[in-house]
Amino acid sequence: MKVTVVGAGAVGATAADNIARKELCEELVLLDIKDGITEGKAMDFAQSQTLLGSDTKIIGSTNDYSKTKGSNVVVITSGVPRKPGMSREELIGINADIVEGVALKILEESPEAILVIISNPMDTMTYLALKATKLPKNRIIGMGGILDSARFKYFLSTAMNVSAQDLQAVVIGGHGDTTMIPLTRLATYNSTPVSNYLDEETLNKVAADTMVGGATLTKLLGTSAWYAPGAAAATLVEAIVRDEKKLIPCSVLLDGEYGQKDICIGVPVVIGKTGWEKIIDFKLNEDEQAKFNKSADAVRNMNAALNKIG
Ligand SMILES: NC(=O)c1ccc[n+]([C@@H]2O[C@H](COP(=O)([O-])OP(=O)(O)OC[C@H]3O[C@@H](n4cnc5c(N)ncnc54)[C@H](O)[C@@H]3O)[C@@H](O)[C@H]2O)c1
Ligand SMILES: O=C(O)C[C@H](O)C(=O)O
Repeated sequence: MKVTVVGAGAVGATAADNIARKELCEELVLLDIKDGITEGKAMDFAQSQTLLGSDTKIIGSTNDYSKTKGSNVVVITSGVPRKPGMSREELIGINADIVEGVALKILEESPEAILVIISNPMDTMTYLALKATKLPKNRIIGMGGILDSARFKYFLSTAMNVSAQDLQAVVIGGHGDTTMIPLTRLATYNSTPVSNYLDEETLNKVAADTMVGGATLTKLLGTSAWYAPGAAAATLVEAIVRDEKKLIPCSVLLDGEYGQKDICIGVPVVIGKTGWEKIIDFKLNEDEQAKFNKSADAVRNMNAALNKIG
C-alpha cells in the first residue's frame, strides 16, 4: 500500500505521523510546495520511527508528483486554514484552485487512487474535486463528520463523566459552524439513549459546543486545529486500506439519499477498500430532516459560489 498526504502543514503532518505510527502502508509520501519542509519532516518522522518501532518508508517531496506515483490513497490537506473570527466558507477563494490543481496532478500519477479531501470549506472542496476529476463518486471522500462526531463524543463524555469509548454519537450535514447536525436523539451510552442521563438543556449545550468545536479551537490556537483532524484523517485511511467496512460519517455525493441530489454533504457511510461503499439511512425524524435540508441549502449555495470564482 502507498499513501500520499498533500500539504505538510499542521493537519497533513499530523495525519502522516498517525498513518506511519499505525503502519497503514509500506510507503508514505508527504508533498508540499514549501522547499525542504517535506524532506525535513519525512526525515524527522523516519527517525521517530526508529524509537516507535514501525517500519513505514517515508518520502518527502517538494512538489514532485512523480514520487506519489501509484498511491492507493491520497489525503489532500493543501490550502489555507482559517484565523479566529473567520468561517471555513471564507477560504473558498484561495483553496478552490489549490484543491482542484492538486487533485488533477495526483490522478496523473495515481489514476486508481481514492481521494480524501480535508481542505476547507470541505463539502464544497469535495464536490469540486469530484467535478474536476470526474472520478467515480465512491472514490472521493470528504473528511469532516468523523471529526465532528469525535468532538460530539468528547462533549457528551465530559457532561456525563464517562468514557467516550462507551458512546456512539454521529454528526451529519455540512462541516460548518451552523450547518452540522449532531444527532442527539440517536446518541447512545452502551446502547441506552444519552437522554436517559442528560437533561434537554445540557444536551442542547453539548450540541451547540460541538457545532462551534472548530471555531472554539481556532480562537484558542490562533489557527485551526490539527491533532484531532490528523487522527480523524488517519482513521479514515485505516478504514480504507484495511477494508474495515466501518461506519464513518463522511461528505459524499448524494443521489437522492437523505432527500438530496448533486451535493456532497455529511452522511453515515460504510468505508472499505473501494472508498465509500454504501450510505446508511438513519431514518431521520421530521425535525432532523428539516435541519438536513437547510444544511444542504447552505452547502449548495457555497457550491454555487465556485462558478463565480472559477
Ligand atoms: N475537514 C476538516 O475537518 C479539517 C480539519 C482541520 C483543517 N482543515 C483544513 O485543512 C487545511 C489545512 O490546514 P492546516 O492547519 O494543515 O494548514 P497549514 O497552513 O498548516 O498547512 C497547509 C499546507 O498546505 C500547503 N500548500 C498550499 N498550497 C499547496 C499546493 N498547491 N500543493 C501542496 N501543498 C500546498 C502549504 O504550503 C502548507 O504547508 C485548511 O484548509 C483547513 O481549514 C480541515
Ligand atoms: O475549524 C476549522 O476551520 C478547521 C476544521 O474544519 C476543524 O473543524 O477543525
